[in-house]
Amino acid sequence: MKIAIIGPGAMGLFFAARLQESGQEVWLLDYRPERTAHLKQHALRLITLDGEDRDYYLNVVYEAHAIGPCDLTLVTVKAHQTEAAAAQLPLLMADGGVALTLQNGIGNLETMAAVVGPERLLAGVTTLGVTLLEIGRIRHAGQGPVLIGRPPGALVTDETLRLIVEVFRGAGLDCRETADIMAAVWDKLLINVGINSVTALTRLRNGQLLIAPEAWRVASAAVQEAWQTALASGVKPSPEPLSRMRQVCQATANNRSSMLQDVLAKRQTEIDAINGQIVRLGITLQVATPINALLTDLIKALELGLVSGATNVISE
Ligand SMILES: NC(=O)C1=CN([C@@H]2O[C@H](COP(=O)(O)OP(=O)(O)OC[C@H]3O[C@@H](n4cnc5c(N)ncnc54)[C@H](OP(=O)(O)O)[C@@H]3O)[C@@H](O)[C@H]2O)C=CC1
Ligand SMILES: CC(C)(CO)C(=O)C(=O)O
Repeated sequence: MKIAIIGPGAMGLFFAARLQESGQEVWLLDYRPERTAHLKQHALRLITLDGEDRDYYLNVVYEAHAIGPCDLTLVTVKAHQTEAAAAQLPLLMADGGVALTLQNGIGNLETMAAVVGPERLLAGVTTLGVTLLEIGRIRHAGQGPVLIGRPPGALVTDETLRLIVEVFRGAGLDCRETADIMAAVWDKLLINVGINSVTALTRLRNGQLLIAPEAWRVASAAVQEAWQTALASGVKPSPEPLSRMRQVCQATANNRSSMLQDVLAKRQTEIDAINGQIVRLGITLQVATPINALLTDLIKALELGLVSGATNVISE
């Protein structure tokens, strides 16, 4: 299968390495010429779960027309980068080709559908963890399944969906087809709604949320609001989101959430696709979401200082 992957970050590099190793034709699309040159010249180093180093030479380009039409295009950029990534889809998707988002949060599918329509889109969700250590160096940090399914409006055939699942399995990944991908997307979203912004604001590691009652109270309240929003929108996530959040905090106790990592690295966060989407949906569906609104505002204010450099109004 010819596969394009938009976004040579933690996820994109990981899937590129594993899929190429399993015999697929993989092309990574970057948008930064210097990084593309580096990735072309140097092997990607993947540190496996067992601590082994593996090197991969990948096909990396920064212009979509150099790749041409593909059977499958993976979108592995951060949520605020989806619009620019989606603009490349018409060049990358063959007739009958499919695009699959493996991103966190919600809203990415809609952004992609605005460019290519919903018919040839698939959604995926994964709890595997990959850390970008530096350009071209990643660590596989946690095992987890990849669930793939047809979101509303998708007309991807059973045969194509099964073929894609098989391609991921062939790469040694625990990949499964799911009949209700939106429930799976929301299951992950509910966890991110509780953990990400609260850890980013408090700088606590995931496990520390369990021993900080004030932080846990805020995270739980955000999840309760999101749960009500999911139900009002007709989605049916798995029950007991708070006990699932507790389990994730235990299982990833020593992790810094991706949003905390973004804040520490002074990068824009995915707040708009996580708590921000709960607020937007809450307005439409008339569900009160004051805690999510507050968390979104606080993270946006934090980002303003970090990303634009609007700090240091008061100098020492
Ligand atoms: N890492 C993980 O363990 C997991 C991540 N996810 C989700 O997967 C998504 C990707 O995460 P992750 O890989 O960690 O993120 P990264 O920031 O590591 O990777 C995204 C990459 O895409 C690049 N990019 C941005 N815009 C474009 C574009 N227009 N064309 C080509 N490349 C582009 C970015 O460049 P630049 O460096 O310039 O920003 C960056 O290299 C997120 O939604 C995340 O929440 C889900 C589960 C696990
Ligand atoms: C599951 C969790 C919270 C793990 O850190 C995550 O998905 C993230 O950090 O974005």
